[in-house]
Amino acid sequence: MASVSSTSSSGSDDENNDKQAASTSGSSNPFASMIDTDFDMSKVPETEDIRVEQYFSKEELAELSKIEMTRYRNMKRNYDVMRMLGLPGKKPYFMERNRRSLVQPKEPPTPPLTSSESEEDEEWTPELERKKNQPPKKQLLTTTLQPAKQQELKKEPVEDRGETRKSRYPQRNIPRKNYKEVELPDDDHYLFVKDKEVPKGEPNRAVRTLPDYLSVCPSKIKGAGDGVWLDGKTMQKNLVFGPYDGKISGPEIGMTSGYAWQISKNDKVKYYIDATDVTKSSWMRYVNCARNEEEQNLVAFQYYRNIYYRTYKPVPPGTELLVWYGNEYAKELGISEKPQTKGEESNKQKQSKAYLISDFGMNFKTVSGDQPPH
Ligand SMILES: C[S@@+](CC[C@H](N)C(=O)[O-])C[C@H]1O[C@@H](n2cnc3c(N)ncnc32)[C@H](O)[C@@H]1O
Repeated sequence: MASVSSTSSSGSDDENNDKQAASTSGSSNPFASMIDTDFDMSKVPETEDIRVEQYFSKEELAELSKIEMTRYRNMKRNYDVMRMLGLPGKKPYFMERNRRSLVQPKEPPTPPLTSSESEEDEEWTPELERKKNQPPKKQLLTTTLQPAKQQELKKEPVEDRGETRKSRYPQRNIPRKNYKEVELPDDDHYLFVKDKEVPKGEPNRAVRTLPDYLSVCPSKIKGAGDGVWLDGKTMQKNLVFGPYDGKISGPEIGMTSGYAWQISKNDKVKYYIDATDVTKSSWMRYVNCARNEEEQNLVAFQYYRNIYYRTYKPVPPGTELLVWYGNEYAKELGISEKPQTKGEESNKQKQSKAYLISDFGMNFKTVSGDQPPH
């Protein structure tokens, strides 16, 4: 079991050894044997019991072959499973409300919020804060992780998916209007790594949610406290971790805790997910801020109302996981943005891919964190 250690880590500062990463990442998936088999499939109806007729007009139904119907049922079934697992999943295009001839429009999917407390399910508003009648909490730190700022780094145009992306925020690219469905290639897989399941409120929950091949040890960054390190073998790119677990908070806590990500919608901050409390948060709270783009190996992104981290390049063993908190927060940590070089530019382009919401298609697989990668 991974734990907070007071001894120094065996990790090397030379963690960006791409050669090593390339030689060990290979084409075979080191997580293949870790696909979660615990999920109770009995809860999922069989394909033939899935109803999709409601998404089609009479004319369309008359045109559909049996094979096509089965395909649509399968798509809906996959999507339902994703929802049941609490994973972000792209709604199949035929279920989209703006689709022509749609018989029964549906709301876009909303994955569950990370907090288990029902009152926290409400969006934060000043009124709600007043209702809670809580005295302002003592400010512990003067900084905030602000993903909105992080996204200022990623202003490059994203892949053309049939729409103009004017927004810096991934959540505003959610396919509601003018969305043009693009089928993802089959090999464009993202693996969602499950946290260890630990009930909220348990002592030291954050560390106990670590997958076995990650550990919390002192950071390589002087004065940064603890950080998250990769043991075992190289971690491939496109592993998705999350959601960032914590307490939904207003600005008093969100702007000061040092463990809060901002959740925005339509350019407005809705609330913050604050991971200060180790009994309610997950290991992701320990991930430190990269000091430059080169040592960054995770990108953070908002998907609906949650924050996820994704490996955007292979991560060699003995590497500290580092994400970018955002320009503003980085500045407060004494990290100045490095001037762009040609190499960094291509690096940035890779990062910007993390903000393509439609990356998350039906190709999501779930892997458990129970075993180290092999
Ligand atoms: C989300 S926490 C990360 C985990 C933290 N290191 C710990 O031990 O709990 C953010 C805090 O870690 C520290 N930190 C993270 N990245 C840093 C960096 N690059 N340089 C200095 N301090 C950093 C700062 O104190 C910051 O407020």
